[in-house]
Parts: sequence; C-alpha cells; structure tokens
Amino acid sequence: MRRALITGISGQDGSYLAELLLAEGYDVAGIVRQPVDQDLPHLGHVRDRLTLLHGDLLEPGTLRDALGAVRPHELYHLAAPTFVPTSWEDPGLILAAIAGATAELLGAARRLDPEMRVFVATSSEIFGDSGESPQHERSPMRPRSPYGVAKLAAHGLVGALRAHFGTHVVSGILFNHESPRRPAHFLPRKVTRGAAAIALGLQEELVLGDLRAVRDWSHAADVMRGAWLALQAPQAGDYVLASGRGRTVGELVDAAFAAAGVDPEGRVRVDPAFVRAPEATPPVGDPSHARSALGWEPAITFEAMIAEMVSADLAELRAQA
Ligand SMILES: C[C@H]1O[C@H](OP(=O)(O)OP(=O)(O)OC[C@H]2O[C@@H](n3cnc4c(=O)[nH]c(N)nc43)[C@H](O)[C@@H]2O)[C@@H](O)[C@@H](O)C1=O
Repeated sequence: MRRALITGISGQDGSYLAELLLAEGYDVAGIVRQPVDQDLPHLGHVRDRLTLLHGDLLEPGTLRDALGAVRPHELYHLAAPTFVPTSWEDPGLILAAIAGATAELLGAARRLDPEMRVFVATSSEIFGDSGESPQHERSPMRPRSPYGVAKLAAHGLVGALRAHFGTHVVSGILFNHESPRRPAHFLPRKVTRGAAAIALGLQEELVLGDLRAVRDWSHAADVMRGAWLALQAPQAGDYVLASGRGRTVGELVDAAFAAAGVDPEGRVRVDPAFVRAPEATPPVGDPSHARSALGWEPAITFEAMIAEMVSADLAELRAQA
C-alpha cells in the first residue's frame, strides 16, 4: 500500500487531497499545527481513516520527526501562510514559514529516502510583474510581495535539488483555487458568502476592493488532482495548474449574485481599505504543460464552482439562523 504524507491536511487543499488519496487506496497521514485531537471541520467525514501528527512550519524538528515517523512514498507540502496582504507585516516570518520549511522538508525527505516523491505547492504570485500573460513554467518571475518572494525561493529550491540530485520533486505553480472550504477572507468566499447573506436578508451590502483586478480561478479539488498526477508521472517537472481564463472581480461578483438570485446593483461598495496596488501583469495561467504531460483536465467549471459555494453558504447561514 502506498503511503502519503500531507502537510496542511486540515486546510482546503489538504482535505480535498486526503479524500482523493483515500479513494485511490493510499494510507494517508497528515501534519496539523493544531493539537491533533482538536475539531478539524474539513476532515470530519474521513478523519478516522487518517493518521494525524503535530507539526509546525516554524519548528523544523517537528516536520522532520513527522516525516521520519511516516516514511511516506509521496510527500505533499501544502502548509503555508496563504493570505498575501498579511505577508507585508512580517517578511522574515513568511520567508521562514514558506522557504525555510520547504528547504527543511526537501532536505529531510532526500536524506530519508531519495526515492520519495515530493510535491511542493507554490503560487502564481511568483510571477508578479512578469510582463507576460498568460504565464507558463518558463515565464519571467518577478514577485511583488514577500509571499511571492518566499514561494519563488521554494520553487527555486525544488528546481535546484531536482537538477542536482535527480530526485522526483515537483513545484506546482498554483493559481487561485476555491471551494466551499475556502476561508472567508479570500475574495471568492467573501463574495459567495455576501451574496448568500444578502439573498437571505441578513446583510445589506458587500464591501470589496478593486473590482477590475483579474484572477484565474479553478476549483481546489481539480487542482489537487493535478498535484497527485504530477507525482504519478514518470518524469518530475514543474506545472502551472490554472484554468487558463482570467476573470475580473466584477465578473465573479456577477456570477455569485446570479447564483444567489439577487441583483448586485446598489449592493456592492468599494472601500479603499480592501484595494491593493494595481497589477501590471494579470495573473492568468497557461496550463498547457499540465494538460499534455499529465493529461490534467479540470472537471468543474467556474460557474459550477460558484454555484456550489453559494449553495453551501446559503445552507450554512440558514443553519445558523
Ligand atoms: C495564487 C494566490 O491566490 C490567493 O491570493 P490572492 O490572489 O491574493 O487571493 P484573494 O482571494 O485574497 O484576492 C483575489 C483578488 O481579489 C481582489 N479583491 C478585491 N476585493 C477584495 C476583498 O474585499 N478581499 C480580498 N481578499 N480580495 C479582494 C484582490 O485585490 C485580488 O486581486 C491565495 O490563495 C494565495 O495564497 C495564492 O497563492
């Protein structure tokens, strides 16, 4: 039986990946920062089939211990601070938690078992002012946030170790990916939750930042299937996992309000507090390599994803009322 270890198993991505790996017949273990007996809402339905271990990105020894205890065939490193705006507050901590922890895990994995396959979740934020859109695996990388810089360091480490040791390590360059399990401070969940609350008469308006900003949104379950496929391929490489289509924040708002059955007119207000510096290069991914090398095809459309999120938000809000 193949064993997999997932860092960040209790988050959006980790929980979808855990479900996929269990369905594929893996023995699945995961690292969580919380005490392992704590409530982990995304894992409720599969929790008794998982082995959970404690580990903290800022305490490298805990990661090495967990890796040594599980000795997985496949390691998926998904854990990281993920909200880009807060990365400005403490760049040192972000570098340590993202680049430092990735370096620890890559080093420990190779020393433990050079055959171990490792997937590292990096980000479209590595491209920043790339000057090229859509972006592919060889597009210029000029990150504009401490988060992007830290993810680029992780991406660079993966490439350097793969070239030096010939190990099967992969950087998954993940563009925005969402689901009903996404925390509400990220835009899509904030919008679907707001549209649902307005539809139920619980909220008057939705307060957002720049409506013209562009993102390339996919469903987290599709992106995690791409992560798994990347470790099954005969050759290791880096893969952009994205839909290939850019949409504005305004388009996302329209889709969510339509799914909730309300007119967004007069319901959306822009507050400069949520507006970020404009981006010269729209972050849109070119997933051609993942499609041709891995046979990766997203199964869930943008519209279906937004409808799923709105319907989950309506159900949650009704249950709370
Ligand atoms: C790939 C990348 O994806 C995510 O990072 P993000 O793109 O920063 O995600 P977000 O959902 O916070 O922002 C999306 C866009 O929406 C705009 N926007 C407008 N109004 C609001 C607003 O009110 N809130 C937020 N959060 N964003 C807003 C905002 O300016 C931006 O243009 C993370 O998973 C990250 O870990 C990662 O790697």
